[in-house]
Amino acid sequence: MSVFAAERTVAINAVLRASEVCQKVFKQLVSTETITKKDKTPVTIADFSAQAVVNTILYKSFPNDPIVGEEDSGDLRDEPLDEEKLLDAIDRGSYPGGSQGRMWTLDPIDGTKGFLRGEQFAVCLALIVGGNVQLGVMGCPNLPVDFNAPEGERGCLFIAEKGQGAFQRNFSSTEETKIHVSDISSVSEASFCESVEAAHSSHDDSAQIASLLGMTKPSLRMDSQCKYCSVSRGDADIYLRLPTRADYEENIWDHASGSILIQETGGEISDINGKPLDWSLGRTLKANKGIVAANSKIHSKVIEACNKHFNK
Ligand SMILES: Nc1ncnc2c1ncn2[C@@H]1O[C@H](COP(=O)(O)OS(=O)(=O)O)[C@@H](OP(=O)(O)O)[C@H]1O
Ligand SMILES: [Mg+2]
Ligand SMILES: [Mg+2]
Ligand SMILES: [Mg+2]
Repeated sequence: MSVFAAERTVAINAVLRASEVCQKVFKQLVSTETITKKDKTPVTIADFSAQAVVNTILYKSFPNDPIVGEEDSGDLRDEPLDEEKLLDAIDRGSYPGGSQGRMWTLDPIDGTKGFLRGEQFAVCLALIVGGNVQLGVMGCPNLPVDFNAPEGERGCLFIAEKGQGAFQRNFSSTEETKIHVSDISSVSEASFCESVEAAHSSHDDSAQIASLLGMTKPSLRMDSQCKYCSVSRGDADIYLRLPTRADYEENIWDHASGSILIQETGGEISDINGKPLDWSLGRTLKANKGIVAANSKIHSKVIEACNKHFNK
């Protein structure tokens, strides 16, 4: 039985509303409204708006729940936009995270670069309780609803609750379809799903790991946590994120909803050393390096190959 039925409904509504806002902004003003953040990554008015929408909706239903959100209004305060309410809603996402109690984590637009190119991005929201991800909802406005019909309908929602399985719903309908990861057991037949940007996940290393595993299929490359969605419905077999810098710590909002989606579709997820992801340490996964997600039959083989490759 669903333990988080109310949270599920509210999260779906929030993600759908934020996804609509992103689509509207894209059509109207995306090209003129890009700001470069201190860490040199881009952020748009859509990222801020989507965070404000989700935070506002969550606050209405769960006023005591803190939020670990990617954006803060610091980058906006210099802009002509001075709506205190909007800025306050954005800053409701400044919670430092940790192991105690419940919290939401939000990436209002994951894959901002994909969003700017009109390609893949996702609105990602997850509920973490006592350091465990319990619920994940992801909106993917540009993802084809059917991998085999890339020119067909786009826009899908992915929902996963601990112990309840995971579902895809198209933006055009409320019907939910149960999804699962691919069930291949021969890793040489598998394909990777990885970042477009080699700066976020090393393509050289992944090519060498593929060759260690005898894999020959081309990688499916796309921006954002849509990668998790693709693997969770079997479009590709292995989500791979390989560290490019020793000092980079993955953010919890970049992986929380994706991780529960993988687990609830029959997959396993860990870092590249096979270590479980630790959500209890604050805003980042500071105890982990990189990410590997795949069905349980091939996950350990990928970890073995990562070990061999990185410790050679
Ligand atoms: N060096 C480095 N290594 C790993 N990850 C990084 C790095 N720098 C940034 N980021 C985060 O990557 C998020 C986007 O990841 P993607 O998988 O979509 O990357 S890519 O767009 O396909 O290149 C991106 O999320 P968004 O800012 O929400 O788009 C960042 O949080
Ligand atoms: Mg960002
Ligand atoms: Mg992100
Ligand atoms: Mg983001």
